[in-house]
Amino acid sequence: MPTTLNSIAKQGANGVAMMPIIQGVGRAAIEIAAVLRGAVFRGVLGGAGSENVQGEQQQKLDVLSDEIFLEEMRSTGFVCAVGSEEQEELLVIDEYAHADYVVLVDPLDGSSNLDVDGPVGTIFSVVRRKTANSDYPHVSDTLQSGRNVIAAGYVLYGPATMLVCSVGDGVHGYTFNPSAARFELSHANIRIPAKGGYYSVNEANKSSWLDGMGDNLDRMKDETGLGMRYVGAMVADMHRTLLKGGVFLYPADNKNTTGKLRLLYEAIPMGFVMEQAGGKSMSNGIHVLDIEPEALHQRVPVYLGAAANVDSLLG
Ligand SMILES: O=P(O)(O)OC[C@H]1O[C@](O)(COP(=O)(O)O)[C@@H](O)[C@@H]1O
Ligand SMILES: [Mg+2]
Ligand SMILES: [Mg+2]
Repeated sequence: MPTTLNSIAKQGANGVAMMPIIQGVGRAAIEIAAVLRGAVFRGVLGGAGSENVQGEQQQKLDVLSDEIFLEEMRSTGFVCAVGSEEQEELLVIDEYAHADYVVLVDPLDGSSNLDVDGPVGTIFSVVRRKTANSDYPHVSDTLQSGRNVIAAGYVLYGPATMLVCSVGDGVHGYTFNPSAARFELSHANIRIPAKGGYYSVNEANKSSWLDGMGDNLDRMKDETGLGMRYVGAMVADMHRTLLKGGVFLYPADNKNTTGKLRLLYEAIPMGFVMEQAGGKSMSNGIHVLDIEPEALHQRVPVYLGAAANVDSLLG
């Protein structure tokens, strides 16, 4: 009998509490994967004609994925609010405003890959609200460091749909089995290889990187001899780094002077997963998980991977 997503309940102290939310993420993933597969026929590829709070053009699929994810979080009954990359304000789930948990989400990561049928993903994390359950949830409930994350993970919509997550007791990967219409445990206890793998970065930006990162990268390449792979969707680049080893980075540059990747929707959840898999996640001279967030849509430089490679890059 294959182990299904319910086995999350057996993992560590937070498994039982996180089960309904992770199951909700699984349902959202199945729906989003179906929408992605049929997108060209339903006319939902292309721009939505709107901008998100970050001033980026929203794709129709960004908007649809956001709606699907929010509905599935609502249906769990355990989530009082969702902070989404696609929403300017924190979305409070009125009927469950007293619930314990806040979820942060990048509903569709790597959406520039959509037009070329490239891989995309969903990234999420869960924290316990800071304010009392009798209070209406507030944005301050979301501004918590990665040390307070209870569960985090990502879905990769590739040749197969995979949900990789951690409830603070290691990292486990579940692959959607279309014949059984459910996620089944396929990658138990993922650990990032200490050696080997690839470096993964948009090297075209190298001349505009800040903090001397171009020289650092050259030194790391000399020291490690790693080859390069880059998809341009953080979920896909993170997944390969996790399974094959190496390092993923998105430094600050002249255009994105504080970094491009979102602290709450991308850096913290991926940092949590990377550290749970035995790797290291750094930002500006600080562990990603130690950053105290100041704003919902804050951006930071990100360096994730096997500890020796991250140290070689930043050392
Ligand atoms: O195209 P670039 O500048 O290399 O940026 C790629 C990065 O931007 C992102 O696409 C941003 O994610 P969104 O698609 O969710 O905005 C990351 O997935 C990826 O790591
Ligand atoms: Mg993203
Ligand atoms: Mg996105």
